[in-house]
Amino acid sequence: MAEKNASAVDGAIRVSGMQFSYDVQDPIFFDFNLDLPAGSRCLLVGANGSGKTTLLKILAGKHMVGGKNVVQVLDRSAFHDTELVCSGDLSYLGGSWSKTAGSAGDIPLQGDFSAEHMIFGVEGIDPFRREKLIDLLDINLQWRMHKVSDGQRRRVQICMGLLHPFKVLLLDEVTVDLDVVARMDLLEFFKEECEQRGATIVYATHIFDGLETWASHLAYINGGELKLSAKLDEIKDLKTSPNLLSVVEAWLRSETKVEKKTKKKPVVTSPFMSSRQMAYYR
Ligand SMILES: Nc1ncnc2c1ncn2[C@@H]1O[C@H](COP(=O)(O)OP(=O)(O)OP(=O)(O)O)[C@@H](O)[C@H]1O
Repeated sequence: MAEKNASAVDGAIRVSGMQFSYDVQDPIFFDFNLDLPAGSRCLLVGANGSGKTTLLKILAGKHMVGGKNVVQVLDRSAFHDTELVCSGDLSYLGGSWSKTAGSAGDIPLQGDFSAEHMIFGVEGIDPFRREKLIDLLDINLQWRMHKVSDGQRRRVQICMGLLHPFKVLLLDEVTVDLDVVARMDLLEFFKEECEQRGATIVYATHIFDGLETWASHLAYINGGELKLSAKLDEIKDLKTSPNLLSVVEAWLRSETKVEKKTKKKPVVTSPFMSSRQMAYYR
């Protein structure tokens, strides 16, 4: 019997009927569904605050959602099956290496480590893959992590996140500090990983340069609602527009207009607000 072609058949990511809220009264996701096949490179787009980071963190198993079948990555529960992350099958690259220190906000990590110390400190790594990544990201192993630039620190962070041959990779705007050469080389590396190993990538970004030919799928969310999830070559708007940037720009502009039109007065629930009931006590 012919071997099953993982990249063509299997679902790598399945979200069904997900609900999630930071604040009980105001859920971000309500009955949210998403399906992505193995081998896909999906762009996750949406306005600021639409829920991209939250979704990626949920997929990465960082936020608990109820029910083991609701958020499945590689047919396992993203939150409950910790082996997914420990094995390196599921990798999340987001935020930056910093810590939040009270009123000082986010400050870069202060430890004096070399890039070599960090990268070679990870055990069980294929030396060829490690060399390839160091070369690709043009990392100087002598860099001291507390003295490098944001982009240099980011390169080491990305390298660390890619050392294990992931099956599912979640990227949250990590290429933003990279120069154009590093960004294009990295995107090419990601494409190879998907085509050669059937890996799946979800990439949330606001920078669309060069992504028309890179992505295979696109998911667009607005206020936590999935507005569109499709193969890139099946999206009608892309056939009539010069590029992805203008399509996404048009979507976001129209949603801003609709929001302005439909904006209702906020419901104030303060206990100090006067109400009809209170009138009885006056
Ligand atoms: N830790 C948190 N506690 C409470 N609310 C949060 C928290 N993190 C995010 N939110 C809210 O959830 C919503 C979605 O935020 P999220 O960071 O997922 O958006 P995003 O699409 O990634 O935005 P951006 O493009 O600006 O990165 C926002 O309204 C935000 O205020």
